[in-house]
Amino acid sequence: MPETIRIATRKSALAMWQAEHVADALRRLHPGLTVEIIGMTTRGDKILDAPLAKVGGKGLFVKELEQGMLARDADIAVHSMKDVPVDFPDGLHLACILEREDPRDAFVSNKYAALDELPQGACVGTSSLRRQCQLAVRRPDLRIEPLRGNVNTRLRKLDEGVYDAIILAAAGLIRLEFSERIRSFIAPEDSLPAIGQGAIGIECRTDDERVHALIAPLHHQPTAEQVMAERALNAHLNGGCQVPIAGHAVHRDGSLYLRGLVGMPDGSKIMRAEISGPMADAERMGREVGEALLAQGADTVLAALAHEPADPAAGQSSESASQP
Ligand SMILES: NCc1[nH]cc(CCC(=O)O)c1CC(=O)O
Repeated sequence: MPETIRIATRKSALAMWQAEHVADALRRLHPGLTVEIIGMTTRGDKILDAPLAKVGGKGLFVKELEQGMLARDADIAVHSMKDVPVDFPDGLHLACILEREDPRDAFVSNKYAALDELPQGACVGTSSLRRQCQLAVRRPDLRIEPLRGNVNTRLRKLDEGVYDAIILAAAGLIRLEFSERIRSFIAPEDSLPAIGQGAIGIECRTDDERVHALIAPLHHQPTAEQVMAERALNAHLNGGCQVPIAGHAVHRDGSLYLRGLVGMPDGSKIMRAEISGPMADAERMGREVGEALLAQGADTVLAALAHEPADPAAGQSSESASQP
């Protein structure tokens, strides 16, 4: 009997693209291997438009995939690292991280070429608190309006003329062949990306040696170091998803350089910290940037937002809410 591996994925266009991407790579690596893709609907997909979509946070988009692997209906799950919670259920872990796509946020508009060209009071669509906060700091004059749905939906809403511009992850646009819609890339100084943005991770059963061997060649160590540092920062801040947290690491001159940020969604407060160090210290660096942000008062921001009642009008405003 030919060897088989089953991939669990959400059914959105981007999730499917990512699963196909992993499937193709596995088929190339292992001729003769049968790769099956199992599309699943997660709770996050079902309650997309419900006001209570806030409940459950990031786990909303991965839980069903994890149950599928634990029940042995699937062997691996392919995720956008941006949407993967800090902790994994017993029996599952993150086994490999693929080479990162462009991690920056992208400026998309049918009228303007860049953030700086937007006229006073222009309307920008985004439901990410992280993007909202940094936009408000940079351009307090802008009107920021909620924008939800998957990548295709958000582009359609822009085309309907509701917004002057929208902000999306460049990676999703590039993967779905919407690169030409990117008018400009927003520098990390102006919109520090989300933790894990642009990276794809593979989760599987911790004890599944067969699957580990099959997927190991897909691992990209530099990306893994960057994402590990970013996720350690998130974990140190107790990574809720209802707060504007950004974290972005790059390799520079042989070291790892990590920047982090926490702020109020309206831009009234913003704290930044950064660190450079050896790759092997990725996790410690994440914790230290987290600690530096806490020392500047990030804890009061996090506490203030934790007590804020869910705002039904804004819908789920976590990073994952913007629907991969
Ligand atoms: N928030 C949902 C989400 N999760 C991953 C991506 C894009 C791809 C990636 O970051 O790998 C997106 C879309 C977006 O934010 O525009």
